[in-house]
Amino acid sequence: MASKDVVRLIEASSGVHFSGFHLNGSHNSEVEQPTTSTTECVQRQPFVIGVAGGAASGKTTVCDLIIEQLHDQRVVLVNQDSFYHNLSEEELKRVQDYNFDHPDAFDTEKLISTMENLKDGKAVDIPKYDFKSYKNKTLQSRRVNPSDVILLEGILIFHDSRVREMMNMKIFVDTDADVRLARRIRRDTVEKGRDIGQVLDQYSKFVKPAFDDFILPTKKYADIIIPRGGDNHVAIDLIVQHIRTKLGQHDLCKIYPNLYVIQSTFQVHLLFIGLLPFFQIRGMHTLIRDANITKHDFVFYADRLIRLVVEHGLGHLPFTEKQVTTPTGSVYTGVDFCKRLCGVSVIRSGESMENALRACCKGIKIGKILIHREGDNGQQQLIYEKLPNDISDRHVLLLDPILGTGNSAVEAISLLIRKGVPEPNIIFLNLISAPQGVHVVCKKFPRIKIVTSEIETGLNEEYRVIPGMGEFGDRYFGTDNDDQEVITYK
Ligand SMILES: Nc1ncnc2c1ncn2[C@@H]1O[C@H](COP(=O)(O)OP(=O)(O)O)[C@@H](O)[C@H]1O
Ligand SMILES: Nc1ccn([C@@H]2O[C@H](COP(=O)(O)O)[C@@H](O)[C@H]2O)c(=O)n1
Ligand SMILES: [Mg+2]
Repeated sequence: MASKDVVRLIEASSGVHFSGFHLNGSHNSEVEQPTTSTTECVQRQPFVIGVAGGAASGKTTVCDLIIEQLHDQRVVLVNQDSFYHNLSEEELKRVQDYNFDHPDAFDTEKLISTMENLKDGKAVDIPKYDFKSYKNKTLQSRRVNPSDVILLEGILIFHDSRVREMMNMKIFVDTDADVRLARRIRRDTVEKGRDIGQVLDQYSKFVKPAFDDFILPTKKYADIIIPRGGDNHVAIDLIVQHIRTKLGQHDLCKIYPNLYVIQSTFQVHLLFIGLLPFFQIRGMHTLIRDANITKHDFVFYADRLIRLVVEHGLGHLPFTEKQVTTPTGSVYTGVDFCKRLCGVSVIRSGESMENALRACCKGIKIGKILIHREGDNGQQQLIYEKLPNDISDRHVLLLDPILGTGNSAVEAISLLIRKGVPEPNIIFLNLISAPQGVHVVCKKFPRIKIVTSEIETGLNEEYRVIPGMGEFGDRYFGTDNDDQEVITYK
């Protein structure tokens, strides 16, 4: 499909939905720039995308690519497979006669109630389906939190009109039957440990007829038809752009070239060896954002993430070329790190990042700034500062794990500039950044760098970062009045 057709189709698609980043009632404007006093509510209704297509057409692959490109959004994937009915003993004995490609094979009522809950902003438990035992493992279900975007994928998700009506965008992955069969043979023999004869029998008896009778007829409901599935990068890029527009969000990294979200950087560089680092960072976020994590685990995983952010931040410092002689007598041309640097932590949560900085930069000087927040979004007042005397000659790594409204960051950066630190010499390191804070800081100080590990959905009415991770300083330093205290002396 030509790109123009895709654009036209996606523009025609997508019913009305509410986005959380509309400012002053406007949306889809070019760049929405909040002021320091602006707040926006988080969105009320997620954007639901249905991805249908024949078995092994590439639905999961397309969803993975969309998720990967929407790295700074909360996206969840719901598979129709999770709603397969469990088989009775009798059906299990004669599993070769069971039609897994018929609409009746799915518990559509449960799928609908799950989707309704998710759309209403409730967390849901989705069972994990095991293709080997043909069972839905309710005990091993995964908890899915409400999100900005819900991707619902499966062979028959366009079959029931009630499910279709929940969708803001419908995508059909259109892949040739022979390609689907070839992929299916490989997948079912390699991943599901099935015998090739069994795979071919199932295909001719159920899979192909069900495709013709139930799946292909639903193609007409699609807003977008993607030929070649995951190989169609143009279509996927356009879909992602459209989702961003519908969410009223823009890729902040494209707006502000000095904003670095480390997981996206990782993804680009490590695409060829898979998405492991991306999922590692997501995994650490999943742990530390969980309100029920133990204190030890919170500190442990927060430290790991902080270390990653610090290492990335250091990668943005200037360096000079340096040659050394190796033990083999050869010359190695490398680089020499910038030595004129210091850290500045914003008391108190910024102090949690000092150890990681010290671990990377032996003997580094670390200054402190204490800013008082008057009310949640009120004026910020500088209470205390102790900075190296020669700070104006140094590159400064400003440490604060959370960038919310941007008010504290603006106060801290303004102080550094008053002390003579050139704007380009400031690198602001944080774990999570609300888009509002990014706009505020980047607009006021376009030449500083921000290095963060995730961009948040936004701020709530109380100016708290959403989804956020709560009061970071309290959780990290154990002052959140929770009774999990276990102290071990050695
Ligand atoms: N464009 C592609 N090129 C090669 N193999 C692919 C491509 N897309 C998917 N596959 C492989 O085909 C199989 C089915 O893809 P998947 O995305 O799981 O399809 P579906 O979810 O529609 O069943 C998987 O083993 C996947 O790795
Ligand atoms: N126990 C099962 C359950 C389902 N299938 C087949 O899976 C296909 C749907 O999954 P996709 O990821 O390919 O969309 C469908 O064709 C079922 O026949 C199965 O083989 N065993
Ligand atoms: Mg799949």
